[in-house]
Amino acid sequence: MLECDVACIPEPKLHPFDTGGAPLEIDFIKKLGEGIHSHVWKARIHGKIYALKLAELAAYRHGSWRSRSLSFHSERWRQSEFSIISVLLIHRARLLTGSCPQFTDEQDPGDPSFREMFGSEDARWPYIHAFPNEYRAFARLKEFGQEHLAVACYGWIELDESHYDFMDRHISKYAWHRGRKRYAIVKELLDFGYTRCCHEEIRRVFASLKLVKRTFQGLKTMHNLGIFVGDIKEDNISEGKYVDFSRSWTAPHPYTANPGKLSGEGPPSWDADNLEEMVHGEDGWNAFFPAEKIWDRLLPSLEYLAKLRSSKGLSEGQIQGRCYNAWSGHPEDFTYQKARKLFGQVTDPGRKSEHLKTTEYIERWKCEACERRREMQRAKR
Ligand SMILES: Nc1ncnc2c1ncn2[C@@H]1O[C@H](COP(=O)(O)OP(=O)(O)OP(=O)(O)O)[C@@H](O)[C@H]1O
Repeated sequence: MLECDVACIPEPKLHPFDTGGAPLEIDFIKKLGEGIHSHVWKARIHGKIYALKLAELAAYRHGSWRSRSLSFHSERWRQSEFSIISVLLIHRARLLTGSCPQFTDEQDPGDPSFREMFGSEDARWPYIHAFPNEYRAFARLKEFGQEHLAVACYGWIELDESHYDFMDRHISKYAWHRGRKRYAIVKELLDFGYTRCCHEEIRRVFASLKLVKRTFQGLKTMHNLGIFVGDIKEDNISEGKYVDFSRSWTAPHPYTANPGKLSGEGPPSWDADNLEEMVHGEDGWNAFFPAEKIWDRLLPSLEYLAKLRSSKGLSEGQIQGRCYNAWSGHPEDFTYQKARKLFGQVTDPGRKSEHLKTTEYIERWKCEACERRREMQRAKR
């Protein structure tokens, strides 16, 4: 059975929700919404109201990989995306058959580096699942005092048997398998009627240049911090803050660090591309508010670059290169040293670790916690 244990999630580490030492008490009030990876509930925890994001076990569910990332302009980007799609298709197939998604060596995509990097299914979980993805992104923001870029996060909680009954009753379509650990992220409740894909929302959110700048700068900062957001769209950004990190990858991460198919100009460009589509796309800002093309000045848009005198005569490939270069931060280039220079001291003064190659990183953690538990299970049998 897949080990889904918070102890197996590699650094950066998110703090658990502080209950002040008391047993965890959750009062689920109402469902706020659901996405591909999770259900979000308004909940009272120890007297205070929060948004509780309950992630499902599957990394990606059937039909889920319909993001704007699919509309990359350049062939090169499109190709680098295929290796993710093949991973996701495997998940999809497994979910359709009703089983919890698990990779085996035979079912891995034909990318040997993927198999090399991860020896076991357990080793993959912390990098492909919505819960660890959010956990690591929020932890990195906290590490460098950049929490203000995202919705407030109050840590993670582990759900217990009493919550399982509730979840089984209300969230039956999810894989809430008993016997597995289940976690949730506690977030600030956005109480302004957060809605999906609503043009009024776009207008409201992007109505001021300040917010536009914040959204744009926020993404650049996150890239410098080694966070690739992965799912940028208007309904995942609220008041210039990033709300959803289910699909994020935080360095060191095999997908960003592996010099294989996904490296190079991949992930950060996808974020840029998605952000750009929020503006230039069919449903984007500029389509609705053509008189206010403020985003053109902020984003490394192809259209805008092509209009610049210096860009005349450049091929699309060259323009793409310029577009990409406009993004100073690259998640795969993250090192603690670099990030410290940009953002100051890490909040945990005890931290010593510098940039580690992903393989070293995985080697370091995959063993201990999981091995110990497996040994205990073997001993029990
Ligand atoms: N902090 C919050 N406060 C209020 N409502 C929220 C909050 N976070 C999420 N929601 C609601 O829950 C829905 C699902 O949340 P979220 O987008 O984080 O889930 P997801 O499974 O990662 O989604 P996606 O399909 O975009 O990957 C949102 O569309 C929104 O309606």
